[in-house]
Amino acid sequence: GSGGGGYRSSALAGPPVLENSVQKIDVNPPKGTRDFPPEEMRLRNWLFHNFREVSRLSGFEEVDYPVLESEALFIRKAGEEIRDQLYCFEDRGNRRVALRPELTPSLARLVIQKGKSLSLPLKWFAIGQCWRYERMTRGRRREHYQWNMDIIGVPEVTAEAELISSIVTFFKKIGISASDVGFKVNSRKVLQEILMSYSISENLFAKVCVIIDKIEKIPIDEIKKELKSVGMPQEAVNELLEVLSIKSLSELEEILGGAGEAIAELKQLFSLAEKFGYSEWIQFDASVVRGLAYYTGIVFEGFDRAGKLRAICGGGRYDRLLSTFGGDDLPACGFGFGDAVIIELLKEKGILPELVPQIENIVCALDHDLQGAAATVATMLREKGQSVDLVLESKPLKWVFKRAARINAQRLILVGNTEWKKGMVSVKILSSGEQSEIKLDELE
Ligand SMILES: Nc1ccc(Br)nc1
Repeated sequence: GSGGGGYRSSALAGPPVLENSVQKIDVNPPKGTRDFPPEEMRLRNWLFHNFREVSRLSGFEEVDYPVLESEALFIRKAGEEIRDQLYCFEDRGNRRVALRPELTPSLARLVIQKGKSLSLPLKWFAIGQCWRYERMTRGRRREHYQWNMDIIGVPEVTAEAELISSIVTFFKKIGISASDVGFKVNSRKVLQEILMSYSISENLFAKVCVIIDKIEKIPIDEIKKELKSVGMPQEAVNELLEVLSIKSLSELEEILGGAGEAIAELKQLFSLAEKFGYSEWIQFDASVVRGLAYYTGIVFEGFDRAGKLRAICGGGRYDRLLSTFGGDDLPACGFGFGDAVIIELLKEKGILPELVPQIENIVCALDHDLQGAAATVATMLREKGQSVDLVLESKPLKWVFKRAARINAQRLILVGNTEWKKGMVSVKILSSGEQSEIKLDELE
């Protein structure tokens, strides 16, 4: 065989080494990605179960899309970070493809594909893994799972109010209250009205929003520089930054006048919040614009009131996304909720759920020649819908008890010769230690 890699250097002949054996591979997952061994998978399943339960309560239907999409779906020219970090490549058919960084463009693609056959409004939800390729200098993850809920075909802010209600329901379900988190709510129409008053062209709108979204991440001078570099006149920059510091709807109304859509929508949303019963969860914040280019109206983000974490979730209205893919526009709004910050929040609050493996029975043959009998018992219980961990090789009882404890089994069922001859098995309830012999056909 070839020299090098994997061959033993010692002169003594060891056991035959497989031809072409490889160097020990790196058993860690690729940079920025995670494995989900059982304990982590229980937590992930718990989280996703709550995502699905809330979506069900709100009457949303689950959808999914390929994790791999045409790169074209995500090519936007508004300077977004999500674009700069696109996990894109050329496949073996020389197609430009990308691992999706978000789910909304896929939703738009499917809605256009389905076209007139869809009866509106659509209420769809998805939980999907999303990717970014970030230089590992920042050591951040390259994948996360995102829960999305979207409403297509409803132009009124009742749709946004419904989405926020779903997220509030989710937070309450996992033990998070309005004293832990809140939602900052704004409308991009405020910005749009300002740009229009300076007769600044529409296509600057998305770029300006993406720049404003960085307002708490980079120095204000950098923000001003970037705004000027995309073509905003100085006085527009000044008024815009003024507006971002407005603290209340009434103050905003004074500046903008009561005629614009922005004020009307925000007022309606806050009044609906009252009726939904989540007023204490939301606040107006003129500085929130979110960083995705396609939002056109109401935007919102969930934040932790302790101010220790990044945004928990975010969303808004995107009435023009479909036409950017050549489809007919439909009113649309939705949100994304990642699987990372929420877990950090639960850890901070000390309310991570304690999730243990659940199994009802562990079944063990006391002699090797009763292995078949044990298999029969296991099958019978499984056919009754009971979970069974069947011991698959001869093991000392001590080992069986230890395993029973580790997998948190409720019952230990021992198949022994004397009992089996009488058509019985020995059953031990592990919580109480109570032991009894039970006829097989009475076991349930
Ligand atoms: N868009 C995106 C994708 C993956 C991660 Br991790 N964060 C953001």
